[in-house]
Amino acid sequence: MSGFLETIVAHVEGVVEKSKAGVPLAEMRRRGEAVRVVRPFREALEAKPVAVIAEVKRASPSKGDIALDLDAAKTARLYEEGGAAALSVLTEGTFFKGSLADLQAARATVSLPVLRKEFIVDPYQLYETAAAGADAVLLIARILEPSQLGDFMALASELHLETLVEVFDEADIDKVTPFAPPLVGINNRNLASFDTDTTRAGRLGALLPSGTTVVAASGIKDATDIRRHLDAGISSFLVGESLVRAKDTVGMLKELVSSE
Ligand SMILES: O=P(O)(O)OC[C@@H](O)[C@@H](O)c1c[nH]c2ccccc12
Repeated sequence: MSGFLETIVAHVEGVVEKSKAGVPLAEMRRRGEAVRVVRPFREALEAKPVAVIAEVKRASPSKGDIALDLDAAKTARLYEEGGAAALSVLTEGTFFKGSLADLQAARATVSLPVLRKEFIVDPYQLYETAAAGADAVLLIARILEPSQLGDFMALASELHLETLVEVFDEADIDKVTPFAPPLVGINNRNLASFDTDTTRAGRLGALLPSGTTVVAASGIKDATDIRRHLDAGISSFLVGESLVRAKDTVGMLKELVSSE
């Protein structure tokens, strides 16, 4: 781990300790284990020829403020109207200015499955994710030890949370392969340096076992980007900034999902 990842992981660990002081683990566990109705996430991606996971993103460490006054519920409605297959909501508060309240507001407004986009480093956060009503959660391979990855995937599954396991390079792919994750995101952006290369997911996707649902993430802005990934056999996409910045969000999404 290096650069920004080290900074944010240290920060998030502190946030988790404070959260545990507010709602103790046993109580969060009780809330997370409560029976809840989930929306199938991977299935929603597989159901579309071009599946876009549209992201609610107010800010990022690489781009700074993107849309601080964004209304999560209103944005979610536009994403659904534009034909998104699912939503992603950034919940990290300091660097991305998101929240679990954003996630809950977005999910309550639409019928799409919702991914919690967070830096998960502690099992507590998985109970919290379930308690907040998310359908899926991101696990970033780079910030987890192999044993943690396995444990977190197992716990998520107990909590009826699907996992999107995110990789960036061959070393990450080697790390996750023993756990056979059904849903893998390939980040076109290096989270340590923020360099973005939209040919990366296409190249690395070929290294994953067939049958894996592969999601290309980051830097996707138009039909040309979508087509490049489709040619490489990837048909699911995670798109944030370009949708949040679009003047006509619905029109842009419609264009992305109808790319061939
Ligand atoms: O805004 P973009 O370039 O479309 O990217 C969206 C998404 O891929 C990005 O937010 C992301 C991918 N993996 C992450 C891990 C943590 C935080 C954020 C991310």
